[in-house]
Amino acid sequence: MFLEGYTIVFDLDGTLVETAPDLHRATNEIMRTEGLKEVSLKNVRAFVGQGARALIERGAAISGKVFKSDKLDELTSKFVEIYQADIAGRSHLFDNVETTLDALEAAGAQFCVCTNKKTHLAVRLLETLNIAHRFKSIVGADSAIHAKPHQQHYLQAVEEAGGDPKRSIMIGDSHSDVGAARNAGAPIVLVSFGYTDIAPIDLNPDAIIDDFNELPSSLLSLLKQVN
Ligand SMILES: O=C(O)COP(=O)(O)O
Ligand SMILES: [Mg+2]
Repeated sequence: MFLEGYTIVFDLDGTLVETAPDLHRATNEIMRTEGLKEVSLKNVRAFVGQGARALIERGAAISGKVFKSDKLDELTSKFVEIYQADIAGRSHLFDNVETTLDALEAAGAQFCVCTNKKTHLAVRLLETLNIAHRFKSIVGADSAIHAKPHQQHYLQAVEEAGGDPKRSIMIGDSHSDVGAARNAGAPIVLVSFGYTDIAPIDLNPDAIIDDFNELPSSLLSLLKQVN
């Protein structure tokens, strides 16, 4: 039971769930209605991680377009409507997520989600994928006072799960996740298959995994180093 009393904090997009195809579809519906260039899937994968507003802003920047704040608010609401209408159309859990949660739970861990998605979208996505019940808390950016990379978002997710921040570990894919964990004084493991415009190795995480089935042994060696 090497994870007894530990809370594992998961990022959502690009870490637990491959959401890029559905985010790509919604992004390009917005780009088309605004007469802007379509954004490639590769770019969407690089732009996810700081919420829908940032995704639209970065997508529009490819066409040299800068929206005013009010317009960005309006487009973000439209994006959310389009996205949530078919939230898991093409999205799916990454390989071995469920069996890994089983293994970590058997080792004593509990789980929560800390995402820069809006909370209601995160809950809806995880419910649609029949996995929401495995997380003690699901905290989106709009439920936090300060979103990732601020530690407040991370600490809120741990607290709402009834966990102890000193016995918590973040699993993520981007600089927001590394920032939130580091600011909270928690270890951070990055997945190599997620959404980031900076290579995982350059984000200096404590460990990198290429597949979820590597996570239990990665956490075991990480905790040996820390303790
Ligand atoms: O950018 C988003 O919408 C959310 O991204 P995250 O789940 O990786 O925090
Ligand atoms: Mg992510």
